[in-house]
Amino acid sequence: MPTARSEDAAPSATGIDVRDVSKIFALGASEQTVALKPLSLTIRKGEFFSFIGPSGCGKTTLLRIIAGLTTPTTGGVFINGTQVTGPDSRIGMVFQKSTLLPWRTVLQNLLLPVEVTKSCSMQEARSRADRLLEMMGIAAFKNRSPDELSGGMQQRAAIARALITDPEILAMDEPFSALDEFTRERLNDELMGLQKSAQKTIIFVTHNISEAVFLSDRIGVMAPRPGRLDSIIEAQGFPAVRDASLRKKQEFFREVARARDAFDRLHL
Ligand SMILES: Nc1ncnc2c1ncn2[C@@H]1O[C@H](COP(=O)(O)OP(=O)(O)OP(=O)(O)O)[C@@H](O)[C@H]1O
Repeated sequence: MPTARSEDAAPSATGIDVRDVSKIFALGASEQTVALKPLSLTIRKGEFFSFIGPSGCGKTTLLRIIAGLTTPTTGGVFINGTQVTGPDSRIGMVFQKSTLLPWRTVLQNLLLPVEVTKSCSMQEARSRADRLLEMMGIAAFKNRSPDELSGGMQQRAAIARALITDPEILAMDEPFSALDEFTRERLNDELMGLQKSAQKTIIFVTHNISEAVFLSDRIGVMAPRPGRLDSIIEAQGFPAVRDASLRKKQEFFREVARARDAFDRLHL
């Protein structure tokens, strides 16, 4: 079940505290949509936490609130005990579409967040960009325009761009949903490796149960009308190091079935 926290408990000194967060969108003078009923949970530092649920259950709204891009109607989000009050440099965002600017090269796209935030010198940003492009396997394309890259390569570039300011958290909104299954699985494998080596906290939104199970330490199961967090599933019996071979193992199928059961119980 979602972690309940009393309102007066101090926010966690490490990790992300989502506390009594709700969102109501006003639609004109008299209508409104309850996008999220009040919810509280704590995402641990270094954790891979996914939200899954059908369309309209508030996944994107919640991710945007955590990243400071949307203001909650009630409650607040605390990172390492400090409240998020707007777009936050501690979080790098990756969206469903790569949102790379077509008139800039791949390298220039990577450098853009540093140009805006001035978080480090351009010299340091360039050497960091080179390392990230190498790590994501697209170094040979750094001077190309984004539209010369395949969809998978564009998402690799978007991930590299999100990492350029070295945020401690990556917030990813269905980053691989437009890709074919093979490319998606390869990028899942790479993301898993990246999370372990760079020790990032990752918050991941997806519609895909297998993808969530493969990647996540915990999965928040969300339900629609009104949007809410119904339950949290913790991965059980997985090896410490997950790699592609996990997808063929009995424990993987068992965990996918357990996640499906959580949805069946919602009677959507
Ligand atoms: N800016 C907005 N103004 C009004 N209503 C909104 C806005 N953003 C989201 N909503 C509504 O809030 C609800 C939750 O939307 P949200 O995009 O968070 O769901 P989701 O689970 O991410 O859906 P999907 O999987 O289709 O992306 C929906 O009913 C949506 O129509």
